[in-house]
Amino acid sequence: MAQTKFDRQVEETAEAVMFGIGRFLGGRDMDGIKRTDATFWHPATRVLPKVEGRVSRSSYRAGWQRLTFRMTFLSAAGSGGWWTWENQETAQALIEHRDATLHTLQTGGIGVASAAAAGGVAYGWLTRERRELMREWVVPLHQALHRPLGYAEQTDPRMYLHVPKNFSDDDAQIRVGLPTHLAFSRDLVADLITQKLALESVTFSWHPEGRTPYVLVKKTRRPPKKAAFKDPKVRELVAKAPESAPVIGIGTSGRTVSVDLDAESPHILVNASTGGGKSVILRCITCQMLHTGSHAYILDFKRISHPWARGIPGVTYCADIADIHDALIELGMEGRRRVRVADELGIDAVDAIGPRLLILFEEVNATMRQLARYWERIRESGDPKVSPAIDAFNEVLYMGRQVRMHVLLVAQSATARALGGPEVREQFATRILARYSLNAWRMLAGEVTPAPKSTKHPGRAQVVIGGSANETQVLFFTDAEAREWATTGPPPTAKTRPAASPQPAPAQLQKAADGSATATVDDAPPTLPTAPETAAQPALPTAQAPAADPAAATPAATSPAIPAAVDDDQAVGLREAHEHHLPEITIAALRYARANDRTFPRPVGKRGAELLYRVGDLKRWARNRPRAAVGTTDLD
Ligand SMILES: Nc1ncnc2c1ncn2[C@@H]1O[C@H](COP(=O)(O)OP(=O)(O)OP(=O)(O)O)[C@@H](O)[C@H]1O
Repeated sequence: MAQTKFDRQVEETAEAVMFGIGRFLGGRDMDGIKRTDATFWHPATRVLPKVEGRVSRSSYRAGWQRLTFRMTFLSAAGSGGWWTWENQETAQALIEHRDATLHTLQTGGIGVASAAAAGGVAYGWLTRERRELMREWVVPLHQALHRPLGYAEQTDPRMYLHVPKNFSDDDAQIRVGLPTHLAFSRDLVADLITQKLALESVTFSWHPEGRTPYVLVKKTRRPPKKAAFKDPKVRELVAKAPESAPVIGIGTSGRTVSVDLDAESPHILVNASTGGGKSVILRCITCQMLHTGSHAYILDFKRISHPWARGIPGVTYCADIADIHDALIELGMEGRRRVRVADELGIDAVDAIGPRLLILFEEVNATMRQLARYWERIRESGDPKVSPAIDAFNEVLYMGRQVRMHVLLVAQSATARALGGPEVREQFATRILARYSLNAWRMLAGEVTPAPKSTKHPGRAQVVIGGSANETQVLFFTDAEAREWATTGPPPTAKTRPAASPQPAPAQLQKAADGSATATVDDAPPTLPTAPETAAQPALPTAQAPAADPAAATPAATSPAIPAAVDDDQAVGLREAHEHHLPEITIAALRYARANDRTFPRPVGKRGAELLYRVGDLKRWARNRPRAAVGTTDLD
């Protein structure tokens, strides 16, 4: 008997229902398309060939997992229906009092929406690192790997690429799931993984056996976990380092990482987010340079970054913005003098050029802003618009290695704008980056791609020199060790202006017979500050450098100190200093500082038993003290 149309429809529907129930219970996709290699007991590892379109994450789950989810959902829906049936009266009352119900739902809705929004923001914040990991590393790796491994492009990368968040850490392991057919080139896959994850010195251990083959990637030759100066081997390494090449740290396979300031890069830029080890890096480089006889200018607007260096012979510590301004102008002049000497006597006339000068410029972003504002405040009509201190700084950067002046610049974010233009940034051929963001890497070391992933390992940095990045464990000096090392080298030598210098200094601070400071002219050689903190340091190459406050020695340094220059040269006892010049500091505090603060000025004379101090020296000491500065010219 022939089937009627109705019979056929019934049959087809029954068949569809049967298949539907089968797929439901089997945990399959309900449309019947098999998209992944998931089975009832095992989750999927890959998308099947020829599958088109997006594959949802649920398609990767094992059948039993999907069945559990479906049953739970059905029971929840069933319970809701059951409750409504059981509580018909309540439901009816809710419908009858529609307005009140709606009002309650609205109020509740706002609460729920706010909670959801707050939850969403918190979730977004907590998962931002994971999202960045996916976007910057895992997805690009998948795009490179899926074809060589024979996986469909739609395969969810998380299903076979197990890349931990801190995959560049020393003990991190990366696991890549492999296809069971093993028909791929190991060399190619290894190469792609190394390149796409910017890995250095890793080993691959292949596990082809069984139904879930995989490869494990681990770091092998990594820098040491620590490189403490107290370790005798490290100390020996530092002691052997050439004068022009302080050791920065230890790289992979125990390689010494250093930068030759004469041969490679006269200036160094250090970029790290807070807590990234900037102070430790600077301490390491500065104390080594002091050890070998360099002089250092520490321009520390934060005031407290390098307590270990205060009062060390050869160190000029400027914490007050007026002093930073003056110091930069002096350094500009010193640079010009050195260029002239190098020009006349040749760059080998090291003695005539003068000792190596390290200019440690802390927190460049904030300091540059403050220098500009300070100049805005003190500039008079007819003065240039741009701060002469910033000009002088840029000038020093461009002077090159022959003048033996080296800038060590520190920034949390060394944007071109903060430094005064991209070309200024180019002067730093060596860049040390620690705890950096991808943006910072692209900005500062864009020539090295892909960017190695930043690690949170304390003291671990990337030292980028000449277009290649070297993972380095930075040497760790404690404050006491840095101080000890800085002060135990050859003593900073006093150099004198070379006799052959054809021109006497066209301008220099002259002392009139009455002792007052007079004319300074452009291009003057420096009378480097014999400020409180440099009292023990010999003046740099210059003639009759009197113990003058730098503020008084520089033409553009129209700082507030200048009108008081005559006053500043007076010699006074501590009581008089307190009464007339530093009323904010008690006499007891002055006495305490004299006894305990190694940066307290040296006396310049005696009246009976009373020691006398130069007023300018006392004021400068007060401005640059680590604690809240008295008479500070800070602008905030
Ligand atoms: N090379 C290193 N070896 C061992 N530990 C280190 C090293 N560098 C930094 N650290 C650790 O990290 C801490 C923070 O370092 P540091 O004070 O230099 O960071 P910073 O970038 O100057 O911080 P901030 O921006 O807050 O001034 C140190 O106290 C130290 O414990």
